[in-house]
Amino acid sequence: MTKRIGLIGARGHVGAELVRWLEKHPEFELGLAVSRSVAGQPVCALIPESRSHLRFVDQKPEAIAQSGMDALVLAMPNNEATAYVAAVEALAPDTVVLDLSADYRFDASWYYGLPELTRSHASGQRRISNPGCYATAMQLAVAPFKDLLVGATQCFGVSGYSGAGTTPSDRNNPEKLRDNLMPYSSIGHIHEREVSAQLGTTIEFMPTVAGYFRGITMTCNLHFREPQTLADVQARLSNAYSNEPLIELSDTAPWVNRIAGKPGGMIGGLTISKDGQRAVIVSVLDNLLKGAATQALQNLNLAFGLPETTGLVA
Ligand SMILES: NC(=O)C1=CN([C@@H]2O[C@H](COP(=O)(O)OP(=O)(O)OC[C@H]3O[C@@H](n4cnc5c(N)ncnc54)[C@H](OP(=O)(O)O)[C@@H]3O)[C@@H](O)[C@H]2O)C=CC1
Ligand SMILES: CC(=O)N[C@@H](CCC(=O)OP(=O)(O)O)C(=O)O
Repeated sequence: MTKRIGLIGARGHVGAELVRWLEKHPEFELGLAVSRSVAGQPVCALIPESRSHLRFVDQKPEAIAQSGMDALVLAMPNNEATAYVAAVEALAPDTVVLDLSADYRFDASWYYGLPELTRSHASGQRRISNPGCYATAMQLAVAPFKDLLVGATQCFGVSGYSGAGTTPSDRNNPEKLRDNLMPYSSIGHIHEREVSAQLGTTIEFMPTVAGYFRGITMTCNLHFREPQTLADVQARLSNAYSNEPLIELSDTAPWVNRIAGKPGGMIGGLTISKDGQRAVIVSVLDNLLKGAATQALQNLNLAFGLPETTGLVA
């Protein structure tokens, strides 16, 4: 039976992507679209790709919890999720909850859903924390090598400005970003902590936002305990991902404009130093998709026992 999905924060950048991708999903349908600022307006008026007859509604957590949805997706800024989670726990605890913010990424009682790396624990999970966008790009690139690493791994990330959401700021202001780059949070970004915790290795992450809309390029600088050959590190990458339907490997460094609008990521451009103790690898993904909405759908597919890529690949 079709699963009904309720979206809170449905008019935001990620919420709108989820509305679009739910349209193409054969087993899920949008059942509730919550937004305070556009309540009353038809979903299809704001999101033209949508054929939904729903209107956005402004509802309190208790009403949302009792709306009969099979899953609720929280697509709000950080520090807003707890009231919704508490209402679900109290009123409809069997509902699947997927949170896109950072609020539960460090909570061991929630499943951290980066399917390519964590799907062995996905079965039966009802509380799912979706990884950060940069954090997904870093982990996909670094994870295959984590037992080889010594010292810190440096990751330099460049994001399109949709990563900064819709609340106006310098970081999503196309005028201020024109012919410009804005480095920020060069030490202590939350995704630095997220990836260090998930991979059990020290990550030094330096983000920058650029003047285009969507997509992340992550360049990762790895230091190895023992010298490696290019063939060995390439084999690790290929063992990790050659059977992954949403990950494409490339010999050359992947370009972000080739992944924009696509549900998966690309990893490539693997180069190694002459002494074999340093390698650089590049990953790209669409922050709104593999960094958020399509990764959320992978996780929801697994939560409902569907093939993981249902609705994501032709
Ligand atoms: N943008 C990205 O690339 C990525 C974002 N994320 C995470 O996903 C979440 C959503 O991001 P994004 O779509 O960019 O954000 P947006 O700013 O584009 O949208 C946020 C949405 O949440 C609603 N909202 C804001 N505050 C509240 C509140 N207190 N109560 C209820 N609803 C609220 C908004 O307003 P309204 O009620 O008016 O509709 C809006 O619909 C964030 O946690 C973000 O960190 C994760 C990975 C990538
Ligand atoms: C360009 C830009 O500002 N990007 C956002 C990434 C948002 C995101 O994915 O983060 P959470 O889900 O962890 O909040 C940032 O650096 O905060």
